[in-house]
Amino acid sequence: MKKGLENGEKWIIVYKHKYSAKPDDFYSSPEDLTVSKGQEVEPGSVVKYFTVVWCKASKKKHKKWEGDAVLIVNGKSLTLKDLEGKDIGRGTGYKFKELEKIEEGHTMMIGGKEIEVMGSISPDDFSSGRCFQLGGGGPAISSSSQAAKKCFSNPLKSVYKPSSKENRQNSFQNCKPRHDPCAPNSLVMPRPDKNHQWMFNKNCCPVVDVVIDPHLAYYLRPHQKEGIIFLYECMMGMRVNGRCGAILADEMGLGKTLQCISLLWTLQCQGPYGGKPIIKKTLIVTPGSLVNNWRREFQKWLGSERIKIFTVDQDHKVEEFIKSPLYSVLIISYEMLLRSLDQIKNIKFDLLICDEGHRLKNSAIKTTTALISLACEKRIILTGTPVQNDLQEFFALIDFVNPGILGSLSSFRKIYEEPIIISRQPSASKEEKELGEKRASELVCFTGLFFLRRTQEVINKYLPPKIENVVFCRPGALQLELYQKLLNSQAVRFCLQGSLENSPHLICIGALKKLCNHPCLLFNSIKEKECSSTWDENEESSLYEGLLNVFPADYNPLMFTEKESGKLQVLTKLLAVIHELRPTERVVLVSNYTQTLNILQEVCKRHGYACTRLDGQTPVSQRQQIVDGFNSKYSSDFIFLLSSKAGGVGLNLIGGSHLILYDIDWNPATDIQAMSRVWRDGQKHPVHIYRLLTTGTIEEKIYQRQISKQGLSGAVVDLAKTSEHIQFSVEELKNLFTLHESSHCVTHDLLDCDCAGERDHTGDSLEKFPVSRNCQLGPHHKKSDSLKPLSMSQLKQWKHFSGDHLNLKDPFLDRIRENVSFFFQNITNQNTAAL
Ligand SMILES: Nc1ncnc2c1ncn2[C@@H]1O[C@H](COP(=O)(O)OP(=O)(O)OP(=O)(O)O)[C@@H](O)[C@H]1O
Ligand SMILES: [Mg+2]
Repeated sequence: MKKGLENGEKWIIVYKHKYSAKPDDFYSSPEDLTVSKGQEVEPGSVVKYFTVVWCKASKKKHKKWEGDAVLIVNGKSLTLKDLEGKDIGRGTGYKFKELEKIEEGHTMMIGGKEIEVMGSISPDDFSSGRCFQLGGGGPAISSSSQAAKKCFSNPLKSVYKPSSKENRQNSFQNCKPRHDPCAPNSLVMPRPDKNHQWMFNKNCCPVVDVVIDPHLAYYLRPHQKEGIIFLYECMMGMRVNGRCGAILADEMGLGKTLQCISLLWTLQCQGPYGGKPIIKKTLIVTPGSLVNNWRREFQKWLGSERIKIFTVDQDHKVEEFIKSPLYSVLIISYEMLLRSLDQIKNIKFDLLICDEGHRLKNSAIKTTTALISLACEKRIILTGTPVQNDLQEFFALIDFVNPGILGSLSSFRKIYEEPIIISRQPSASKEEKELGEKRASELVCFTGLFFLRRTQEVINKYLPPKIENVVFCRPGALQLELYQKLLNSQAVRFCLQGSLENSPHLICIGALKKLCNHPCLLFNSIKEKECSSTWDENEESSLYEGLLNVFPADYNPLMFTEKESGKLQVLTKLLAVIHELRPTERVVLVSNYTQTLNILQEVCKRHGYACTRLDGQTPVSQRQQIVDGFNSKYSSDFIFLLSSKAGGVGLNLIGGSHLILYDIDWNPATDIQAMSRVWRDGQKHPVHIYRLLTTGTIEEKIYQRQISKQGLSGAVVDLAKTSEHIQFSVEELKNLFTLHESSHCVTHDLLDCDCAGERDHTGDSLEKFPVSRNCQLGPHHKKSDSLKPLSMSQLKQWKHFSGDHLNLKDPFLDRIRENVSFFFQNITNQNTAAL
């Protein structure tokens, strides 16, 4: 439909000019290109595609075309699809001869509509979606997306307005680059091309090199330099014309903060046209626990003189930021943002950065709607969590940074999600597979213009070695007796009969996990229950029946001993050997439970280890101080007690080089998050990670689930997933509620390994990293992803040995072997520094 150009459409035409011949050419094509099951290709016939215009059938001489469409000619059948992907007409029984004649200018009737053919489309252009731009010429963005209509944006307009003569003169005075672009190691941003200049440099200011402050460039890693160029191009609308959004999804610890700080500092001081800055004010929204981390990073990289940043907390309100002209950056938590939304809306921000922005994947939540309501067009989402596992969530993030660019959600689902998902099903036909792959590849190609993800590998060479250990600890005698009793309880039997209403299985699982951590935790629960008024009324009491008799008559939970818990025994020995062999190094000790942290804290006290603690109850305002204290070389703390749920994301705990995961979570992402707190840039020592599991118990089962197909499938790498979201079959529960007393390591038994755990063994017959994939976007991101949980076959490749192994070279493992039935060990970066 060749309509007159309206505001929102101009840029589409320009875009086509610019990218006309490249694969990135692809633009949002909201047209439905799904080959649905009901529309299979007629055998032996050639399928042809045409762009057409259509209107309702009428006898009028001068037709008023109502829209663009795509005509699919398959044998004797015709299908007409509108640009939203819906079938709008079908016809069968046409004569071959008539269909053979179809060419430009040809008119015909389909299902009450008259059409005129505008041109033909190659099958390739049809399956990729490119045809719709070329042929349609209409809105490349769904007309239903209001945001899309508004989105013609001038990336420079916010600050740079050299409209008057005076202005222009001022800007010309400043037309030298701020830093020397020819200096060795200088990092110069790409110059805007002719098109960009034509669009955004109407006043013909001299084009000036934008050069990253050498003070920053000196420290930047190569991947960070690339990342900054990427962000710069996105923000300037140089990658997708007129679009200023980006998603930086680098894996954890790659320095997304520094990349943003470098970008922000550059845009705030410089610009390509006459040197005029691109932005004035920036809003950074981040989880509460990271507000001060951002402040620290600004201070670390830019000092306190160059830039004035304002962090919002109880004592520092947004009003203060508004009143003072000093500050150019506002850092606020997501929670505070909601509370101060009205004021924030009134401030003109030129750049919006959303840290840990995967939370915006749900467009229905308040935070997302609040942020969408901000007028700022330059938007960056930072996330270390994979976001391509669920295409709808992926869509929400893309739509947040570049509103409407993928069309409406409904058309996105039709064009991409449906064919991609259909193509992954085992029953998919060859055509469906091809179409799904093509769509996935087009989507990756297009979104790749403003979506960047690098994996940990790019930084590995700067990091010290990492020695990961999975340690299977023998349960104590009291633990075993209690465990058996719990499994024989009425409540567990009830679950195994399939009566899962009221989730009694969750209570049973909870009790077993507590017992694995320490019997005194179970004791406390029983006592608590006994005192409560609901005793005798529910499953929990039937679970605890008779258990108190197993404890010694004078059992005092406050006087708990280490030998009552296999893991605690291992832990204390481990702490002692670290303290002895590495007196200057420190330990991060992680648990998911506050009560367990209390026990661990008590253990520290008993042994005279100084410790600090961060859990859900730690006020947000104190968190950074605690982290900084621990990371400081002057810290006297030997141990950092961390609740992984409370403090997992984003924290840097490089002061510690030993990390012990005391318990295991259903969601591998929680554990992976915790583990990557210490192995990150700035770490000076080899990193030792110990994951403690109680042999033969539910902890092993949870671990197996983490690394099995079941655990790997679906979007498990999602911190929001908890055990309540997991569905168990009765079969699975039977397995969970079984104790394997005689095995050294049930996990090893399951690996089908022939080594019997008697010697060093590294499986070698397996192909390297046969990772099963989560990413819905198919083969284009096949690189190994260190965020992804380990798989069973990868674990088999780890070095492994039983606790009886005579010649343990690792002095740490050697010290704990007495209480350990089995070890798995893997070393990454063995050669980057001496162990
Ligand atoms: N080029 C560099 N040289 C030295 N240290 C660096 C460099 N880049 C980043 N760092 C440090 O690495 C640590 C990790 O960086 P940062 O917190 O930005 O990671 P991230 O990508 O945001 O990870 P996460 O997803 O976990 O939040 C920080 O302490 C940071 O100061
Ligand atoms: Mg971060």
